[in-house]
Amino acid sequence: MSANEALLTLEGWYTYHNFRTINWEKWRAASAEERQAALDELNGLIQTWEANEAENQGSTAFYSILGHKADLVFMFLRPTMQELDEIKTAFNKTRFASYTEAPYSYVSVVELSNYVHNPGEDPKANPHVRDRLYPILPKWEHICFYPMNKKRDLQDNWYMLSMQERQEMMRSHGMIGRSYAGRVKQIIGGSIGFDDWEWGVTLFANDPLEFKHIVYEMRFDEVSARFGEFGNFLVGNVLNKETLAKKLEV
Ligand code: VOV
Repeated sequence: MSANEALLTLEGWYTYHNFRTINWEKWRAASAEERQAALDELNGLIQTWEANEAENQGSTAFYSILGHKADLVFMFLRPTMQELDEIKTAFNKTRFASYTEAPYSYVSVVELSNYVHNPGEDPKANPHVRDRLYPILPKWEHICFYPMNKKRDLQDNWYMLSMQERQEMMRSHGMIGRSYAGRVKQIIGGSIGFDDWEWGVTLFANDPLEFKHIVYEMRFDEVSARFGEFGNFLVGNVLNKETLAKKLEV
């Protein structure tokens, strides 16, 4: 094995998942005028996110999260970390934020690992590559998010495998992934140095069973079976301004 077989990675937009729980007791106790003012202010912010996406300067999606880990997730992609920080601060200053808690967040950067590439080509000049580095979030019916690592045990250490071994396993992974084309869209966020895990995986599908099927199928594939370590899974249903307002009716 050569001493430096670190992989070249390509990075695109920075990503921030802002998970929120709603303090329903506090929200219910607020006056109807206060709730309306909070909603109007939140809608104003959503309009700025929509304008940003229309100008291709980022992308935003928000979902209603199932289970007790969170009630909502706002997912942001932006060209710089500064913009993500401004978004966080602007959200936290809203009235609506004061009726919520923040149980979890995740920071990463959209990443393509260059395992499968055409030698001699400038990957960032390739429109397919650009579409994947700077993706517009699809707003499909469902989202699934989970963080993951590749194992670093003495027996099974991903980072001590040769480039060829890793390439072969990633080729097999890519082939399984491609069999879900049009049904599952994945955004892989690289988070080494940014957050607690090595990657944040965000999947979108119109049928939530696709998440169960793809994750299960990948567990049998060597790269996930031997090396995949996973954090909490969160799953949700798409929201827009209208359905968010409906969810917040009391
Ligand atoms: C829609 C499904 C889908 C498709 C098409 C797909 C394809 C591909 C390709 C071709 C490549 C390599 C080149 C690149 O493009 O980066 C990757 C890379 C990666 N993947 Fe993937 N993946 C999918 C889906 C998919 C899922 C469901 C998971 C979670 C794994 C699981 O067990 O739960 C995952 C993870 C990753 C990761 C963490 C990486 C980076 C690994 C590294 O070591 O750098 N991925 N992936």
